[in-house]
Amino acid sequence: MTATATEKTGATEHHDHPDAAQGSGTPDGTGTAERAGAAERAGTTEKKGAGERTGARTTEAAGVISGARERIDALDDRIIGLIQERMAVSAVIQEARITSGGRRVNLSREMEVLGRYREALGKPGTALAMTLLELCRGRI
Ligand SMILES: C=C(O[C@@H]1C=C(C(=O)O)C=C[C@H]1O)C(=O)O
Repeated sequence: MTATATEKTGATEHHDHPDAAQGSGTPDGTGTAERAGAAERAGTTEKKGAGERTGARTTEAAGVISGARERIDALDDRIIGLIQERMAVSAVIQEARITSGGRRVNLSREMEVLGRYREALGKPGTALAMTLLELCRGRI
């Protein structure tokens, strides 16, 4: 007999509830979160299946998703590192300006930064740049 998508990923089929397709329903009616919570309280562990972890319905899709998620985690680590580096460089500029008698914030420069992000990423780019500026110089 060939394995079904359910057998391959641990997902349960033929349920209308979205969670049901990800292995949260059992014949005794105990949900995954409920069982995981009970396992947590009991100090025992309960491992999620690939289908539940990824939302995939086949092992092939689960493999693609897991691999791509590893790449995303690595990218996020680099992005966070770059943001921290940006904060440090921005602090050097702000300190130099404040020490020289100037102000921490330079709005015309911030407009330039916002414009660069908007140009590259569209409207959400502006929101992203606002968050970066807030991280780098605090709220104004
Ligand atoms: C870093 C500077 O100082 C502040 C911080 C900015 C930033 O983090 O990009 C931009 C403008 C200033 O409000 C700067 O003037 O270049």
